[in-house]
Amino acid sequence: MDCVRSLNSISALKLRGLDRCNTISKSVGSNSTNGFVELMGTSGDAPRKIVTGDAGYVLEDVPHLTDYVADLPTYPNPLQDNPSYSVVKQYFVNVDDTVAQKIVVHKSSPRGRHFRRAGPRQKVYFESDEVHACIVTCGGLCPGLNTVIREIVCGLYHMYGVKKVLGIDGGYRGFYSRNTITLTPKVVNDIHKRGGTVLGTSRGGHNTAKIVDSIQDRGINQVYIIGGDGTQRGASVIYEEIRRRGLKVAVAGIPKTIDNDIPVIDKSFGFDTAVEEAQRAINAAHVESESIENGIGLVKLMGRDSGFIAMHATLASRDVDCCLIPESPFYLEGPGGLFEYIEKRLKENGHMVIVIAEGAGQELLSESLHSSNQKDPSGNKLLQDVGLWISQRIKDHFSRQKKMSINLKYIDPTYMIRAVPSNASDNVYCTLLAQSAVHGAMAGYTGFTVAPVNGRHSYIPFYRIIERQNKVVITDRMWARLLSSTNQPSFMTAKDVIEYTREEEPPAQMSDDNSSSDDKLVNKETLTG
Ligand SMILES: Nc1ncnc2c1ncn2[C@@H]1O[C@H](COP(=O)(O)OP(=O)(O)OP(=O)(O)O)[C@@H](O)[C@H]1O
Ligand SMILES: O=P(O)(O)OC[C@H]1O[C@](O)(CO)[C@@H](O)[C@@H]1O
Ligand SMILES: [Mg+2]
Repeated sequence: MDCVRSLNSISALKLRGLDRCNTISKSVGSNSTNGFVELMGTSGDAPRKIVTGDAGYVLEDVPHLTDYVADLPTYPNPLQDNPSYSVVKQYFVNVDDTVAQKIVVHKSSPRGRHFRRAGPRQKVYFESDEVHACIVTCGGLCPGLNTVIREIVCGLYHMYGVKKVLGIDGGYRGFYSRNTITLTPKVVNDIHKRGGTVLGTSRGGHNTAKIVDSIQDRGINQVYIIGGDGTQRGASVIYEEIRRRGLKVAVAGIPKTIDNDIPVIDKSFGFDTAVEEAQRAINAAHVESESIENGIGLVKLMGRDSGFIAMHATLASRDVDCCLIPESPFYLEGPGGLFEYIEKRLKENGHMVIVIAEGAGQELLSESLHSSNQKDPSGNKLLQDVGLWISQRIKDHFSRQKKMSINLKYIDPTYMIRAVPSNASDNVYCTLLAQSAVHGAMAGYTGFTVAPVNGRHSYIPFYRIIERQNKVVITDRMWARLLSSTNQPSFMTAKDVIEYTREEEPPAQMSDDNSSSDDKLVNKETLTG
């Protein structure tokens, strides 16, 4: 019997219990206070709501306020009387709709992991004048932050008639150390045309108890948290504390990071804008290098642990001869090394362009420079400047060798790329994200991150987002495409590839090979369920 087909929604699960559903036993205990089983994580982390059905179907559901607050009343969704939306046939999302994580399947493939589809529900758990929302932005800048802020405010006002929205000033610490900013559609009207975040941002300063005290004291009942992997970790513990205190407060995460290092989701907002903006720097490097004998244009792009911007900017440009990313180790000297390749390329073409992600080659740097082990206030390792270092190493090599004199121009556009406003397609993407977050919170869902999975906006439980980082898979077709476009050496022996394949967990998205280990996990879990 397929649980999900036979039971309408989680409310139905509550009514009928989970007796006919398989549940996945990752648990050390369960909570059945409201008549349905919830699985606890292994180390006090958020409870997991996992439902299985026929043919290996797994729904990794998100929490709902009714999971821990009793007798919550519901209200008709005000959108049904909204002239802009009432004309849409089937505007409301069916409560049973879920989105498949894996869409490339074989005849015998299990149906695999699913997430709850995002969108407006027929019934909501907040009255318009009861809602007191707040928005906070944390971590590094990213194109589109202001668009998301604008669209949350406008979505709450125009779709749900909500009039009380606060901006938290300066990231998580702003909850307890700064004044708030009143946000109205008028205040946010033009902000999407500006880069940065009108709310300010910060790293560090996550004091869960103080943040939740502030939420409680101010009477806030919807919290919209925009930020990267660290921010979503912070959002997860805020949700857990809110739940522990039994508050009717919905916590919604909106994933932000130009590094695109958040797993499961198709891609993060601002990423397209960053790749587009990087083209300007690569073009400049190309123009500079081809205008001078043995010219080398070297561009450093962001990407602390994940080289997505560098990879996509390289593929888009076609002027790049070598792309170096954190996921693909490289070496400088000897046969098959970078210096040999540079010499070959300059002899063939007279110029070349190198793109390097800021996290690439850090192990080489720490061999030759003193590794500092410094961290930023959030605990992220502070990187040494690989662009400056590699520029110097290339210059030293060719001047020592005396065979060839080179002209190297180093361009570091990193902060310029992040500080621009989002482009048109990111603006549309940010709008959908913001609206999906608002629909989810109004419908009483909580403890979720909203994002597209295979093009469909979904509510994804925090634990799935924060368990690992999304990285470029260098045994995937996309990286092979890059290697064939640049003609650079792979810097890897067959033995390295075997070892890499053994160690790495390929991500499910932005990869060209969907045979992700996530699916193996689902199969394993389904078997244990
Ligand atoms: N494990 C954690 N628990 C609670 N809060 C956290 C945790 N990790 C990070 N945070 C908080 O989240 C905020 C942002 O984290 P961080 O600086 O790592 O940026 P991020 O959200 O990962 O964005 P990006 O790395 O893309 O700039 C900080 O205020 C930090 O204190
Ligand atoms: O703003 P900061 O603290 O200099 O951080 C820079 C980091 O932020 C990121 O842009 C991620 O947001 C990374 O690519 C980069 O390493
Ligand atoms: Mg981060």
